[in-house]
Amino acid sequence: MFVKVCGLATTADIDVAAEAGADAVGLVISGTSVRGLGRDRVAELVAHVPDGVLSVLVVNDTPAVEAAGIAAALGFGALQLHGRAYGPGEFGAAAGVFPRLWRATALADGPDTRVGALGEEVLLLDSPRAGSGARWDLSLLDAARPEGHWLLAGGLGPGNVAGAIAAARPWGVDVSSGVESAPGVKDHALIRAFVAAAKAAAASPATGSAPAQPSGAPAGP
Ligand SMILES: O=C(O)c1ccccc1N[C@@H]1O[C@H](COP(=O)(O)O)[C@@H](O)[C@H]1O
Repeated sequence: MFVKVCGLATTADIDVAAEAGADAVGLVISGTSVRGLGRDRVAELVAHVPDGVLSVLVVNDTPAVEAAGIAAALGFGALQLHGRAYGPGEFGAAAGVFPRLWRATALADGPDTRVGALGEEVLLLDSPRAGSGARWDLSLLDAARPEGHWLLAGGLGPGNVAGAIAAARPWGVDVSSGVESAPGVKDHALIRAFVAAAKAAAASPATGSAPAQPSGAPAGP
């Protein structure tokens, strides 16, 4: 089970997530999020991400090509284009600058649920309100379950991630609000508990096994 912890704000957050066994960490640039960081702070933090942990730049209101330029310049491992602002044109243009794209969308918006439909390496299915901690109806997956490298997000936490993995059968999971003590403030005990719960659930016979990771990159697709 691939585990991403998103919205990290300090080097200690990164250290804890990495030591807990997270496969990826997310740093957010956003004018609408409490977790949004400035470019200089993002540059400091991404330089702190250890080898073997995938660094993901997360954006929801930055123009795609601009975000791709930031991801390339700062040495990110992937760029998560999150939400309705990014369509086929934005993905195509961004890929010319930085090809390691993740597409984050909500099933309620009726997206194409084939992984790679817009050229992305990873598809992320979230609630319609990114980073809100809101859950969504996982039974929607019955009619449109992706295959391959897709992550489940939206209202996950240490106490519900095992059940969500059993219900949704994703390749990976992503969390932000559920490992915080206050909006934008990560709780290190909750990060450790979340990663442990997700990894344990993936090892359980009830949840089955996820597809193997593709080769060529540390700790992620
Ligand atoms: O976390 C944010 O503030 C955020 C801002 C802009 C785009 C995406 C954001 N987060 C993503 O939301 C989910 C996690 O949500 P939750 O808080 O666990 O419900 C995850 O995909 C983050 O990358």
